Amino acid sequence: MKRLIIGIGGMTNGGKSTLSRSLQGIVPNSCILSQDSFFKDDSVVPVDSHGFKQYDTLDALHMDRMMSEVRSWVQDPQRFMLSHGLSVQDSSVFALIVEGFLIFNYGPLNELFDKRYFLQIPYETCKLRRGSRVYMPPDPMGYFDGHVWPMYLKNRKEMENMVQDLVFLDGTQKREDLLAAVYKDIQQMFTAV
Ligand SMILES: Nc1ncnc2c1ncn2[C@@H]1O[C@H](COP(=O)(O)OP(=O)(O)OP(=O)(O)O)[C@@H](O)[C@H]1O
Ligand SMILES: NC(=O)c1ccc[n+]([C@@H]2O[C@H](CO)[C@@H](O)[C@H]2O)c1
Repeated sequence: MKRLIIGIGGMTNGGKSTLSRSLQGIVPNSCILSQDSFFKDDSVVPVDSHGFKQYDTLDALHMDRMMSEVRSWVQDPQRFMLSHGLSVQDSSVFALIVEGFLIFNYGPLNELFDKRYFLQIPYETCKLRRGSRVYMPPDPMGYFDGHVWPMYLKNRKEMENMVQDLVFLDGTQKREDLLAAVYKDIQQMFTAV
């Protein structure tokens, strides 16, 4: 049995969840693991000198728990899918789509990817899209420029020092064009097995 682990990383609001969900819809025996499901409880996330909660860092995430889930999939993809309520088709290839804003910054996870995509969008687009979303807890006033964007720049620099083979995607492209490009790429990996 062949197992493929696809990383859909990228900036906040780059379109990771959207692309991952579309991919899962057309890639047989695939399932999604979202880094956002592993945020620590608000009560343990520290605050900086401006009063901003430090969410945009690996320290705010239960990466140990996320790794356990990945390992559980690697051990038995079929059992993993069935236990998550997903149906399994007759195929020798299984795919895990891991999506999140800091998936390539965490070494033990980064080393497991067969393919790494990074969705990027300009500052203005990012700020606009983020402003139309409601997080839990909601972003306080000034959070984007005071925490989210500076942390993105820091995390990105760190990622680029660690990871070489990223495929950058323009997150302002049409959803269907992004899906088609990634699907084509992935299909080649499936047929190469
Ligand atoms: N290709 C696209 N073109 C225009 N808008 C898009 C595109 N993809 C996603 N969006 C929109 O951008 C917003 C963010 O998308 P999505 O939730 O997929 O991003 P994300 O990277 O998972 O965000 P985050 O992880 O920060 O929550 C949503 O409102 C979504 O509808
Ligand atoms: N999901 C959460 O618990 C949560 C809480 C507060 C902020 N966020 C934001 O999610 C983004 C990553 O998708 C980061 O930019 C966080 O600020 C998430």
